[in-house]
Amino acid sequence: MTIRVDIRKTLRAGQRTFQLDAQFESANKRVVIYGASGAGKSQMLKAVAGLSRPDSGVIELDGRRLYDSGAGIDVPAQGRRVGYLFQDYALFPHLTVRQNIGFGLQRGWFNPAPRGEPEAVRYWLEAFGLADVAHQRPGELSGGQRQRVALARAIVCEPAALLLDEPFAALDPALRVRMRSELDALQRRLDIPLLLITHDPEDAATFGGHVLTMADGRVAGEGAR
Ligand SMILES: Nc1ncnc2c1ncn2[C@@H]1O[C@H](COP(=O)(O)OP(=O)(O)OP(=O)(O)O)[C@@H](O)[C@H]1O
Repeated sequence: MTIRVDIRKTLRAGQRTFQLDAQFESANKRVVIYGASGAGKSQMLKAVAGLSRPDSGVIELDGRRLYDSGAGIDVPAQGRRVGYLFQDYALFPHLTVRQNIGFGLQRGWFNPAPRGEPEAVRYWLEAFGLADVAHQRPGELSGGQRQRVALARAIVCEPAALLLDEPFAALDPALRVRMRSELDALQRRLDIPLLLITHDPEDAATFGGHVLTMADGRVAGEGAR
């Protein structure tokens, strides 16, 4: 993956303003952006995903210009070909596991006939050990299963990159260790580029690759501190 981010955005809430002014580039398959809570990591990641529009700047992924304020380019989120894993997974509570995964494939795929299940959904249900719970809803799953469903939903459309917002924060410590190593193995197996934001130094240690630090809205340096 080659990624180049050079964006600015002012966020206002009441009297308070937050200035995002993030610049970095990397050619690594694994990019970890490490920083304290409130550093601006989620805002930066959302801008890359197309879920939040910067005030100005440029975002490039594998040579594709996803956003360029000067040139008037702003590729919609669906067209960016990135898989996004939200901090709280953002699963649809009323949809089953297989419907949640299928949602990543095709918006509006709610009630397919059993035989109409896309091959990719079947594949990821098996690959993530979710086949037995495919008919259950997120509220009926364990934390690790929920995380796998969210990952499967992000991966099912074969994205050019996986964007992960604190992927292990919602898990208890033992599960966090296990899921971290599962994701590590998955990334190696699929060879999918990954941009992960975290405030946990263990994530930076596990995923290595190119580690950058973010503070006060800026990418302040190389390496986790
Ligand atoms: N919609 C918004 N309007 C105004 N300010 C916002 C908005 N969303 C976030 N902020 C502010 O922007 C700053 C950066 O938030 P962001 O969520 O990017 O931090 P973060 O580094 O991801 O933190 P965490 O690790 O806690 O998720 C924070 O000070 C936050 O209060």
